[in-house]
Amino acid sequence: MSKKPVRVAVTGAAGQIGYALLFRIASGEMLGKDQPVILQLLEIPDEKAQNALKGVIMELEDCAFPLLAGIEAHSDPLQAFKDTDYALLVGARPRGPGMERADLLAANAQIFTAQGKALNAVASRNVKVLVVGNPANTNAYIAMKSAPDLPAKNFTAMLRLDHNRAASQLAAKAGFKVGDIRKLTVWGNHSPTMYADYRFATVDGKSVKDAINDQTWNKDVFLPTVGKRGAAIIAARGLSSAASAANAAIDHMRDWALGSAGEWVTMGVPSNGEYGIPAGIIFGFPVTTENGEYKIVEGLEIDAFSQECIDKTLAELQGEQDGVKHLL
Ligand SMILES: NC(=O)c1ccc[n+]([C@@H]2O[C@H](COP(=O)([O-])OP(=O)(O)OC[C@H]3O[C@@H](n4cnc5c(N)ncnc54)[C@H](O)[C@@H]3O)[C@@H](O)[C@H]2O)c1
Ligand SMILES: O=C(O)C[C@H](O)C(=O)O
Repeated sequence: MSKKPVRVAVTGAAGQIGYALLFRIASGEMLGKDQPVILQLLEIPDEKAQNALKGVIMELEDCAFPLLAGIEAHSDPLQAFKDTDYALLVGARPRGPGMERADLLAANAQIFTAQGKALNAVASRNVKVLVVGNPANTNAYIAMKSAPDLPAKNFTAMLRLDHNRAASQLAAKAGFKVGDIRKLTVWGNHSPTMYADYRFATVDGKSVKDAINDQTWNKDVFLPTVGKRGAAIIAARGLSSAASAANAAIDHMRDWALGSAGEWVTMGVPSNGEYGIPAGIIFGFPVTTENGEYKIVEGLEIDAFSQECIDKTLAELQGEQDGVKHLL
């Protein structure tokens, strides 16, 4: 018997990540090749954006995806999030000329407060939320705080792009196949302060750290390369990463919904105090996933260098949180 369709809301659906994401969700790459989906798409109430969204919907129709059980276009989050089982919050206010970080935080705080409230009011009580729009951790924090009737653990931020970037850099450095790397993680904020940590990583059971054995490369090449990869893509393309960001969103949601089969993946999730991160901060952690739930990997040793890196990214997140607390 075929499965009942699930509802997947995507915001910023006419943007560049939306364009790289929707077709893959509709083809079953996110929730499985046997799971029908209804797409509930949100764009701003602006003629150009709504027209662009219509064009994307025409293209989705033209793909004749067998798993696509319905498509809706909305400009009101209360309609877009109605009964939704999954919400991918991609749409956000980009930084404009002369805009300070505090202005960006404030502009996005408004969007994510409204969207959190809308999720709280109308989404499925089990909705799984992934925030992609930047600053992703703080936007997820704002949405979570604005949705007090939903479980806080259901609000997550995307660190998977950083995780995938780190895996790819390690594979290139040591000649590994990227798919063979296990137990890699990225701690903290989706920003250049994130700490990509391969101290526990293995390939075929052997230590990646021992194979590389080069702390200078770790500190001076690997961490800055992964941390500044987003800026390097903007410099090269004139636009921020889109296909790789959409791919990471698919990976994040697929693993959360369908399980990681014991493997570590990185998700930005609300801390419960693990590793000394204050409760409620949305922080990149190593997790395993099973039966639609994630579990933070606990008990890892944090050496002095790692603690310094974790403290730095935590301080940045706490600064962002302080910058929006008067708005919550
Ligand atoms: N977390 C990550 O790893 C990661 C990676 C890449 C990009 N990003 C972020 O993702 C966001 C989207 O990137 P993009 O390249 O698709 O941008 P884009 O400008 O191409 O598209 C964003 C879309 O969101 C829409 N939008 C804006 N406010 C909205 C709202 N309140 N409700 C619904 N839609 C809204 C816009 O109209 C636009 O169509 C940006 O904030 C970007 O910085 C995050
Ligand atoms: O770096 C950015 O501003 C875009 C995005 O968050 C990325 O990591 O590619």
